Amino acid sequence: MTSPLRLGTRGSTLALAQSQLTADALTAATGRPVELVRIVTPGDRSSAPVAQLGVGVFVSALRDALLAREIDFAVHSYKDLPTATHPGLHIAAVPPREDPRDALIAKGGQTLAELPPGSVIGTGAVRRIAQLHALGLELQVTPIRGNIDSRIARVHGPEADLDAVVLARAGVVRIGRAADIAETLDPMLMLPAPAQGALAVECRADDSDLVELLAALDHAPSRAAVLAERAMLATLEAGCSAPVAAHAELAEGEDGDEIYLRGAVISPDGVRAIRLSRTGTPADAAEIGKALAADLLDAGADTLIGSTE
Ligand SMILES: NCc1[nH]cc(CCC(=O)O)c1CC(=O)O
Repeated sequence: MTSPLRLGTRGSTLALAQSQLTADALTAATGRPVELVRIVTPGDRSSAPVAQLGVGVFVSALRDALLAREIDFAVHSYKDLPTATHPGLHIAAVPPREDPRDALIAKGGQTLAELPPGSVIGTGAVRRIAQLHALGLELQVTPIRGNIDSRIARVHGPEADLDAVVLARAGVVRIGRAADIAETLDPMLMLPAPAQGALAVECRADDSDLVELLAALDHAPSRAAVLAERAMLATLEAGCSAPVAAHAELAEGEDGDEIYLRGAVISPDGVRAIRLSRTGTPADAAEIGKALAADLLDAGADTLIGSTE
């Protein structure tokens, strides 16, 4: 009998769902048992709003537990990871990505086009706020925080006080609330956050047996898409402070696979946006992302002022 691998997880519904999904996939692929180890983070103990603490506190607590050898691996929402690599740790797998698009949850199942002018929509991310303003639908956008269930409860439930909320479709699906989605937003209207919908499976870099084992979960097209989107983000972080959005698609071209990367930098009021795209081969994913960021900066992305939430 091999002892179970210890998968460290936060206690939120989304974190538990993502961790259990990954544990089951690993056991199915390799036969190794996995046990979930609950990590209580300073963010879980604090009553301060998450937007103030930043998702970084959750990531740090899991990474500290990894480096302290209290757990063997962890599963993160990839979009919550800082773009810099962490010394001593390794992303051993990027499992098949969920749909990266954003989703609208609205009263009476209304779509964006059906929401009357003046409707109040809640969302926390400056990227979503900016793109909602850019639609010119006279929607009122209000910042909200909290976990996915509590955001959905702002629309559906006894305490409902908003007409709609915008969330990552992947998170809503993973916690089993897909039926509440009124509309999945076309990336032409709402370009997703870099790496949205993707997971990162992380372990210690020197744990070579586990690095090899976790590779069974890796999905090369998902990894390439995320690599392109985050390479773009990393380059832009150094040169601009406005909200950034990115979406990479992989398609079979005439001469093999092709990656199509779209990127946007939007002023927080939605008035100005720079949107560009690039194509290339998945093997050059990082280079495509860097080149697209350079194109965006050349087009004036650095002149769009924003906050880096
Ligand atoms: N910022 C919080 C966060 N981190 C990951 C997800 C959803 C799942 C994902 O994108 O993988 C969410 C919630 C949201 O943005 O609606």
